[in-house]
Amino acid sequence: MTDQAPTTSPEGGTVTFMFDPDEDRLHEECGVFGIFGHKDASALTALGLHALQHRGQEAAGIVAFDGQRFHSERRLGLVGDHFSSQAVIERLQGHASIGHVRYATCGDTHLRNVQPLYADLATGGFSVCHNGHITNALTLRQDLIREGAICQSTSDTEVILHLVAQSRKPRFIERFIDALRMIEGAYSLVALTNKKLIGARDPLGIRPLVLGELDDGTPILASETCALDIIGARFVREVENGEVVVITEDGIESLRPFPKVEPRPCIFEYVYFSRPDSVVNGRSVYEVRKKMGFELGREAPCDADVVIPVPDSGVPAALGYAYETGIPFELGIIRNHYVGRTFIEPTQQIRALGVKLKHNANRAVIEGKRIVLVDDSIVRGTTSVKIVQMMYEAGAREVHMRISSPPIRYPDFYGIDTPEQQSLLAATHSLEEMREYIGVETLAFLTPDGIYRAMGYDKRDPVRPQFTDHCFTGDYPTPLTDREGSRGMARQLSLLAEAG
Ligand SMILES: O=P(O)(O)OC[C@H]1O[C@H](OP(=O)(O)OP(=O)(O)O)[C@H](O)[C@@H]1O
Ligand SMILES: NC(=O)CC[C@H](N)C(=O)O
Ligand SMILES: [Mg+2]
Repeated sequence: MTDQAPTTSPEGGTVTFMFDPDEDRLHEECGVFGIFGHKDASALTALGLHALQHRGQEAAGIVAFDGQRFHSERRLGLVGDHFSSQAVIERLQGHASIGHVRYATCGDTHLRNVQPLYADLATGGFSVCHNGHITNALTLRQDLIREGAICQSTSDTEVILHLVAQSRKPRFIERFIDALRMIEGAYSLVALTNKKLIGARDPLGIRPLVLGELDDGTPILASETCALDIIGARFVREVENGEVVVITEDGIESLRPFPKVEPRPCIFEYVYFSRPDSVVNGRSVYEVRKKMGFELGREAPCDADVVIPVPDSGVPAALGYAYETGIPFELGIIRNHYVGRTFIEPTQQIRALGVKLKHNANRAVIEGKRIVLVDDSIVRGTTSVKIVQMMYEAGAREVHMRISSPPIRYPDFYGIDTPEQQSLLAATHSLEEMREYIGVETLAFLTPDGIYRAMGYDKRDPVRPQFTDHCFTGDYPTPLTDREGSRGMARQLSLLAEAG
């Protein structure tokens, strides 16, 4: 979201500090990483972030602690562009470090919002990285500012710093937990203090977070296991929903500050966000995606000559679909790997351009064929429209489309931030209207029960769904205080306009 122009409240001129929840921007995820007790902490963090680059491409940052000082380097852009030089890594001295790749859910893509955020507290230095979105951050921010807090960013994550600072508890970890008790929504946090590396996951475990270790026992926290693989680290376990892990020189302590509930991780991590080589909540993302395609093949077979995946994220589902239907699998679309994910480009124009730059038809396997395209999801429909047109231009006789997840009808408020509801194709179009819009002979989506079968369940439990699946169902598992609150929806976070 943007740091918008000033508004005044109807009561009489007071500037309010809220956001526009209906703003039409598409954001994605973030990736977090942390390591404690290693002489190459920052270099390993940079590598970990490189493996997590798919989770956020707007900005990256690392904070390291050398025993005396915290060293911070935060940049707009990709990890490789800023954190691959020896000079930068040498500046980030220390045995412990944390890092972040960002795609904003709250606060513009300005340097002041780039994580890790840092504050000097009464208890010492405190730096934090966050994947997710705090759904009452703006309400909390309003209260904090009224009580005298001076916000330095417009990011939802900053409220955590203020809440820790204002807690009256004597020990740091108690203050940190006090802060967690105040925030709602989704958070996988990695934080660093003078003495501790901390990992925390929200009570439902909406966003992923894993614990790993190097051969010498150095502990690591990361959003996904692919960030462990890149540095040769071993997966130890998930940080569990509602768990806080505290890593010090004395070892790892696990705290459970919340009443125990069953986890409800976000199902969309499996559909699209996580890397297929990651294991998320004990499941291989690749295997799950293949099963989604397999279930789709059962539910919606097709009379076609060839199955063609929409690369990249549609590939495993297309394999599963081809396996189940017996239709040959071919790479009919070749992807240029030097273009970022279209799903997370900031404007519709760039997204449209990105799709064209990104995919090309492989005429050799398309011409004269009846093809069935398999993709993992339709958001606005931009990708589908372009690809279908490309298939016809390359000589396809018939084009069918199958989507390995249910229609996305509801926006996300937990770190993905799909566009406003009216920009979601499935929110405004019936299946037949979507088919017509995309320009295919037939169109089918996986059913909600189908996706749960792919996850290893008989069906979705309607009373207590096993996953957070609000994008498909509108069933939001936490309060959406900022959105639904009685304080109105004012539009401003900061009066300060900054260049990039
Ligand atoms: O309907 P749309 O608004 O076009 O968005 C949906 C598309 O975006 C995603 O892919 P993306 O191109 O972002 O990334 P990928 O290369 O990892 O599949 C998703 O896999 C769909 O293909
Ligand atoms: N996508 C995310 O997880 C973003 C984290 C945080 N809400 C931010 O905007 O910086
Ligand atoms: Mg895709």
